[in-house]
Amino acid sequence: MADFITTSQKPSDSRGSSSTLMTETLQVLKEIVPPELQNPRVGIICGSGLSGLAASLRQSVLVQYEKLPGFVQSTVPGHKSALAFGLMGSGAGIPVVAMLGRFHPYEGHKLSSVVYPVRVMGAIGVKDIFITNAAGALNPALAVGTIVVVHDHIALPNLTGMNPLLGPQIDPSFPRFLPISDAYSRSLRKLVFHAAHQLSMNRDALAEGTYAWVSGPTYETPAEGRFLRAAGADVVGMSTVPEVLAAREEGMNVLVLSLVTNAVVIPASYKSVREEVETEIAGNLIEPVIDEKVSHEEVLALGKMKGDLMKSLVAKVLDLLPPPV
Ligand SMILES: O=P(O)(O)O[C@H]1O[C@H](CO)[C@@H](O)[C@H]1O
Ligand SMILES: Nc1nc2[nH]cnc2c(=O)[nH]1
Repeated sequence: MADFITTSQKPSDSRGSSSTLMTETLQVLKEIVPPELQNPRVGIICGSGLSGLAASLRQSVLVQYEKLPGFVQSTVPGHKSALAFGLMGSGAGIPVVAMLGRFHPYEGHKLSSVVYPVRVMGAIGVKDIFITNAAGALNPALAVGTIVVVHDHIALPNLTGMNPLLGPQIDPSFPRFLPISDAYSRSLRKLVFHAAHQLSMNRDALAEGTYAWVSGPTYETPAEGRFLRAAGADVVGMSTVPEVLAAREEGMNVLVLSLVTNAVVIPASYKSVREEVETEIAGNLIEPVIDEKVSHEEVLALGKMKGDLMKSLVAKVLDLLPPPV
């Protein structure tokens, strides 16, 4: 069994993963987590309302974030603040580590803190990372409840200076200019569709699409929704992309599953107030404008409703993973 303290020491940098900090984090994990679970192959990040994903972990050990140097607290309802180590999948199972609760920049966390758990996953030997999230549908063909296998992203924050990889190189062996045209592993994406087939999932329950990352915490205006849709995004959310970039830099294979929890309200055109007033003045009936609003409660409710499906899908993908090389 490899000692994870030795696997990935990072030099000091401005993103918070100084070698001292990482050594301290790994030391705490070594003290709490039994040796057979210390080097998980798979990392899972549970999105809003999806922490139940880890309920099927066997021999599980929870490590509260407050015990881990470098970890902040998750402050969003539907997110816990603990790492779960255990075995998942059928048979002997595969050792996994799951983040029950993630960090978002809108909570006030620095990007280096947001991705620190992914750095830790890299340091303990995680090869494949499964990142889940709750997202709003921009593509009208995506019904609420659909699970979207993400194959690409649009990250306006990355393009405008909010990229977690900004700053001195965290490890001299990492590329300075990371190509991310292949960020979303094709073979893992294919495994999800094989898994769905084996679970006899309805064809419409699973789709493919592009995730737009926005900073939040506001949801989109109709014009922003139209803009992101026109740019080619299918779903939108406030997380995931920083984790994807850090995971790719760490050399992990990335799978992202977005649960569509709501439709982003994007009416095809703006309903003119002038026309409405003129209609009123003319004494004619007006069609009421329905003011639909998304809420985090709705997002969490959907997570609860579809949590078991997401769990079965992830467990089946774990079963289908090829043996490590
Ligand atoms: O992306 P996750 O963490 O799943 O949560 C999504 O749901 C929250 C908004 O309801 C935002 O945090 C958004 O990013
Ligand atoms: N930005 C954004 N994030 C979400 N997370 C869940 N639903 C949504 C949404 O509609 N917009």
